[in-house]
Amino acid sequence: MAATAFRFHPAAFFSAHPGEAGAKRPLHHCPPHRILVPRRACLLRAKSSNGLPQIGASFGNTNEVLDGRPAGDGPPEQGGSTVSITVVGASGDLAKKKIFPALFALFYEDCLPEHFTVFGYARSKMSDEELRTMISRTLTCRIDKRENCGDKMEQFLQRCFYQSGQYNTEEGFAELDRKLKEKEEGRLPNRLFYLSIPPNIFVDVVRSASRTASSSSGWTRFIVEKPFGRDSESSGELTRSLKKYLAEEQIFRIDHYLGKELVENLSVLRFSNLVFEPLWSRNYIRNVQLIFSEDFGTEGRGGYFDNYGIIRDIMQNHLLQILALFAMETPVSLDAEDIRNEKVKVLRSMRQLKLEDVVVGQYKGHTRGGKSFPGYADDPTVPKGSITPTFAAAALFIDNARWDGVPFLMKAGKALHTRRAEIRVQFRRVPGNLYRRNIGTDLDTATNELVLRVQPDEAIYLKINNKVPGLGMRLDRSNLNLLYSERYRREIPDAYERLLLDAIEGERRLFIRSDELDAAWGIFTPVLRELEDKRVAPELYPYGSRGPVGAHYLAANYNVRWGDVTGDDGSF
Ligand SMILES: NC(=O)C1=CN([C@@H]2O[C@H](COP(=O)(O)OP(=O)(O)OC[C@H]3O[C@@H](n4cnc5c(N)ncnc54)[C@H](OP(=O)(O)O)[C@@H]3O)[C@@H](O)[C@H]2O)C=CC1
Ligand SMILES: O=C1O[C@H](COP(=O)(O)O)[C@@H](O)[C@H](O)[C@H]1O
Repeated sequence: MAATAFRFHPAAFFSAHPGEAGAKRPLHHCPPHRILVPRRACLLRAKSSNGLPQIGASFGNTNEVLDGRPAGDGPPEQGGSTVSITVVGASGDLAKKKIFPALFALFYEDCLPEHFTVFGYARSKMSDEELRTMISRTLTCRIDKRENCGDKMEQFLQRCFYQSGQYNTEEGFAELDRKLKEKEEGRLPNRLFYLSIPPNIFVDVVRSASRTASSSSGWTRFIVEKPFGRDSESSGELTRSLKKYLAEEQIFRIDHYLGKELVENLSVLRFSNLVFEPLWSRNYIRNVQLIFSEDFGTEGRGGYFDNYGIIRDIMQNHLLQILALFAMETPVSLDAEDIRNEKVKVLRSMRQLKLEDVVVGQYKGHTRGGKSFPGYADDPTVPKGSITPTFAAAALFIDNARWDGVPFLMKAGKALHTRRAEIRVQFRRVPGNLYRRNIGTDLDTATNELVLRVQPDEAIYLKINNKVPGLGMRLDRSNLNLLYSERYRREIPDAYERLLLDAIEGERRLFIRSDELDAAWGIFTPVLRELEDKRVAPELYPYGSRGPVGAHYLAANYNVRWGDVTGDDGSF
């Protein structure tokens, strides 16, 4: 099998960074606490991404309930356990782009158990060999001097199989079950299904797969992709339908932004640095901005997107999840339930978003440098006259003691001038600033700002005021900058790698619980309905621009300036 698309990063193999323990240690092995060893004795020592032991919750028996009995209540396993990962919708975009590459990366880093099998499942007809060829086109190796990368790909591909079948009948899944049993070879079988399919068939698949292809004695888990409904009602309906066939513990609702390195680091930054936590409230923080932009349109996904729009696609999930982590109170522990309890509390303290606090936009065609970029409405998969927003800005509020009156501004858009996701925290001005004469009349330009750049070029930087060296007294703004690519020579794992590994380990911290989802929809549903009922026309903005000017007026209503507009050096 030809292994294609190698991605080598010289100097990434060994860390020579003084700050990293064990310089000259290969960096790209799975961290010791995440290696899944298919022996029970070792499982009890395994830890998950929260750094806590996953006692009995990982690879072997679990407390999950299946068909009214504990999932691990079967006959004792012989020869250890195994995990079978079935990617439902294997022929699709997400599976090819993200899921198979992430599984390979985990295998490559020795993070997958010794005994595992990957199955692709979809309606398309394919042989095992054709699936392997399809997958091999998207696999990449991260690091240099890994002479066995091609071998590793080959070994991985040999563990990949395909089953064709319908989504709404049981025959295909029954056949899958038969093949899975063959591969499991008497080991304790654990099964993970990744639903990489359009949402209208989630329930069909869960019904058929849970009835016919659940593990007889190990755990069975389903990773469900967004969108989780379109509003409170449809989301509630989806949850109820899924729960007819699955226990909540079996449902892993994925929000891949929770798997991103900088989002993971948000809690570390907050809760393990004394300098930040005391400032983390309305007393010192003037506003918080959550910004997402892409420099490409809906190309090819217009059919899906038009039914959802940017508020549902990005704000209600990715940005709101970040907001919850940013604003929650200190959890009792790093346990999934403790963290999710705090997230739910903060989400339930949020005000429902009002129409006057929202600006919507849609990109239009634009020609630049002789090149034409199509408008959203030019996409043949988008219905004529669509008013679906591809851009939105919103001002949200948390009515609790910590955040009363602090605007949380969100901005998300497609086909903008840049690709970026970041969290900006603007602090209040220094009261009675001694240096105000040196700053000028606009004291707001001299406030501190903490930026967590989620992507690209992951970084955390803090804008401070300092004196320009010399005999005079001139102030300057500088960045205290933690740029990941300079600080760490390792390549940052893709979010899907972390999330898949967590799902295999039974770690739910980074997955959305149903009450979180209800609370999240509760904030956005009324305004989504109003936008649609009133057919609010989006402000058009040219492809590749900075988006509608309305976003600036919205921010100005709360005396806020978008931090991504002023530039990072921000000198006076
Ligand atoms: N693509 C992305 O970047 C992202 C996707 N997601 C979510 O992940 C899931 C999968 O996305 P993606 O891979 O883009 O989806 P696709 O549209 O590529 O669909 C995946 C597979 O599902 C089957 N399928 C497609 N449409 C239908 C239909 N109407 N009825 C029955 N089967 C159908 C097809 O397989 P076959 O015909 O062979 O059965 C297809 O290969 C979705 O829920 C999406 O919202 C989330 C984040 C990003
Ligand atoms: O969930 C989604 O996310 C992607 C952006 O993900 P990223 O990891 O590339 O930033 C977005 O393009 C897509 O519309 C949305 O459904």
